[in-house]
Amino acid sequence: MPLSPPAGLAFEDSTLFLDLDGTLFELDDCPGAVCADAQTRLLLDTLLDRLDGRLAVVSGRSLAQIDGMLGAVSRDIWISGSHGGEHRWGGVTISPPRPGQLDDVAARFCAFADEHPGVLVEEKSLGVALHYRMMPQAEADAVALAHELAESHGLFLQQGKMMAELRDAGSDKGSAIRAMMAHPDLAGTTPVFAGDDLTDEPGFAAVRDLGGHAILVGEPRPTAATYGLRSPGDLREWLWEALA
Ligand SMILES: O=P(O)(O)OC[C@H]1O[C@H](O[C@H]2O[C@H](CO)[C@@H](O)[C@H](O)[C@H]2O)[C@H](O)[C@@H](O)[C@@H]1O
Repeated sequence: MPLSPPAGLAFEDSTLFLDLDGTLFELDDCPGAVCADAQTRLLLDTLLDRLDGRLAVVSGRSLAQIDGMLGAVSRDIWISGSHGGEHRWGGVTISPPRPGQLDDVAARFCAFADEHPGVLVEEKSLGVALHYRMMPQAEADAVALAHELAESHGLFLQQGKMMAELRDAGSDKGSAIRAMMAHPDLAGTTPVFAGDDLTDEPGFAAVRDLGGHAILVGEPRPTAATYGLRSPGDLREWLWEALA
């Protein structure tokens, strides 16, 4: 059953958490090509103002990637990157050391990509991802390699949309949202989280536990979200309408 869009956004007492890829931004064949256009930057600026600063991004991207994708407005947004592994808010950045095993993983992923034209390797601060969106027939071998390396290197296998990523275990978008909501500036507000992927489900569960609202962006599927919007374009339009 498709979920209904939320009626509106209560700007005076909400904290808005946004996932990026597949939620604020349409998916692209090339992860490095995704970047906010002028209209989306204006949207984020306007949301920040109306929410009195209570705007957060919760993403699998690294902090550095998020800054590059969003531009200057990124500095004023509460950010949790790397699937809850690194954070920047209240002027404080927390980014743990990069697991040393990732160098070997990156080399193995690059060798795989060399043998499978169209497969891409994405190096992040706390993870390495193997993308097969442009070569879906490589999925089984790519995922098998990721499983093998996760096992041999003691890393967590994070699967996403047409990609497999290795990173440290111990965090997810639920833990990220809970940590931000415990901050005195956000505690007591109503969390609203929009996401699209299975990796967003712990975030949906967290906001519902905290009395908030979860919005699934994309095709209907089993989910903890209670509201739905069909696409990133629909999410941006819904946000503009809420602001009007
Ligand atoms: O948590 P998110 O902000 O949704 O980030 C999740 C992953 O998104 C990116 O990969 C996805 O988007 C790419 C660009 O549209 C697409 O090519 C890829 O197939 C998707 O899986 C990003 O590259 C990853 O690092 C993020 O973990």
